[in-house]
Amino acid sequence: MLTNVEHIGIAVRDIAASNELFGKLLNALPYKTEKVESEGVSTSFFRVNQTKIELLEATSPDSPIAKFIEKKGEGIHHLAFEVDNIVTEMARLKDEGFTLLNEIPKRGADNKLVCFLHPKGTNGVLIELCQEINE
Ligand SMILES: CC[C@H](C(=O)O)C(=O)SCCNC(=O)CCNC(=O)[C@H](O)C(C)(C)COP(=O)(O)OP(=O)(O)OC[C@H]1O[C@@H](n2cnc3c(N)ncnc32)[C@H](O)[C@@H]1OP(=O)(O)O
Ligand SMILES: [Co+2]
Repeated sequence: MLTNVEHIGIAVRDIAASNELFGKLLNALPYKTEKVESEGVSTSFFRVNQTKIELLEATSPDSPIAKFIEKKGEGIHHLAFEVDNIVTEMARLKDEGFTLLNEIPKRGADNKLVCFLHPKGTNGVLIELCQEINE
């Protein structure tokens, strides 16, 4: 079950400058900055009531963010939904014909297990599923 929009991912060239910009826009400081080497990203998270904004900067030229910005420029990169059980949801979505970009949940940022769906099968929107990791 998808329970809510967990975060909106925004690809940026310079996360320090974008932290300042979104800090002014949201009148807030990021509550977390985190590098996810496995994804080739540096992230910062802002909370906007129940929703979050995730800024993403590439840490390497082959990062998905670098490729995205090269092709499309800065902007909304993905929409992340919170799920109660990521394994169940992945199986349901696979049955429904969506293309999973990872067959096994992987460690994401902000203490989550994540899975991505190919945008080709979701009207051009990269979708991320997130389940909170209860340590
Ligand atoms: C996990 C840490 C953090 C978190 O919240 O926990 C994150 O969110 S990390 C976010 C970065 N990681 C990812 O995005 C992983 C999933 N993404 C991928 O596997 C790739 O980026 C993929 C498969 C979406 C595209 O990779 P590919 O090598 O195929 O790049 P292309 O440029 O050839 O793209 C193919 C095709 O897809 C379109 N595309 C690419 N990215 C996006 C996007 N973000 N939204 C919408 N569409 C996208 C691209 O334009 C190409 O379309 P075409 O019509 O062929 O030009
Ligand atoms: Co994300």
